[in-house]
Amino acid sequence: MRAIETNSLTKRYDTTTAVDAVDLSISQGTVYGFLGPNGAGKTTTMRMLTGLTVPTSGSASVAGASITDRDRLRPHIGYLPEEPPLYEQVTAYEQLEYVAGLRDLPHNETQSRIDDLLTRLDLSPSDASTRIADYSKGMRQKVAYVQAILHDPDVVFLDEPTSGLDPRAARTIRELIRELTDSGTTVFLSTHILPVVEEVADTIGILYGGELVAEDSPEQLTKRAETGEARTLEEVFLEITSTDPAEQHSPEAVDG
Ligand SMILES: Nc1ncnc2c1ncn2[C@@H]1O[C@H](COP(=O)(O)OP(=O)(O)OP(=O)(O)O)[C@@H](O)[C@H]1O
Repeated sequence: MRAIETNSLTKRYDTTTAVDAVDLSISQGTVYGFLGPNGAGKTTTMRMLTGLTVPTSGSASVAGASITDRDRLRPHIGYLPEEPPLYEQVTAYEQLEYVAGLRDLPHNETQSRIDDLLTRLDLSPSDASTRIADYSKGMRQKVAYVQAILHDPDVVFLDEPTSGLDPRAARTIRELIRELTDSGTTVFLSTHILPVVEEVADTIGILYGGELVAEDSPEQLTKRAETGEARTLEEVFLEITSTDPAEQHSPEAVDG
């Protein structure tokens, strides 16, 4: 079974085709780095794969569950959206305990998992007992990250997970991503921070105008086809997503 499989996944809004016939086949226990310029369709893809938006056409399964079967899908997935939904009037502990309760997680185990994750992310017990309304952006991001992985999902979708984090916390997130895949979890990671993708991704997919225009390992993607010489991921990204036809790279890496 593939962790994520999509067949011609498409989403249209009136005249905009946000996601255009995307085919993905992602192995379990790997990190898939999902790149693309603003408006490329990354969030729309993630919203479809997490059951939050219904595709216009095409199909997809995540951890063996069809994305249209939300009840089956939900226990298998975690999602850290770009703007995470948190209750302002509760503390981090209360927020996370509430989410654990919704997911029927065993109390004692969950408590120690919450403590462990918050400690690793440098969120002190005193911070975790403070109302989320008084948190900085980075503190919110830490709570939202813990919320996304608390139930040990099979597939985690992370949209800009290091956004607003200080360097130490950002490094911890990268370590946690590796630990997730070591335990068999699949991570679908969307970010504009290319060094993060380059460091953690097993495969990189580049979306442009709703289409998957390149897909390969970081090593292959950055290797110049003709000479084997290495380029930076940034150079490859800019070339593939250039609006100037003279600069544009042909999308030969897809299904290649
Ligand atoms: N609810 C909506 N109604 C109409 N158009 C939408 C809607 N959601 C997204 N779009 C359009 O779909 C396209 C893809 O948007 P999406 O948010 O998926 O891009 P993105 O790759 O996540 O961008 P960013 O990197 O800026 O977050 C854009 O043209 C956007 O305007």
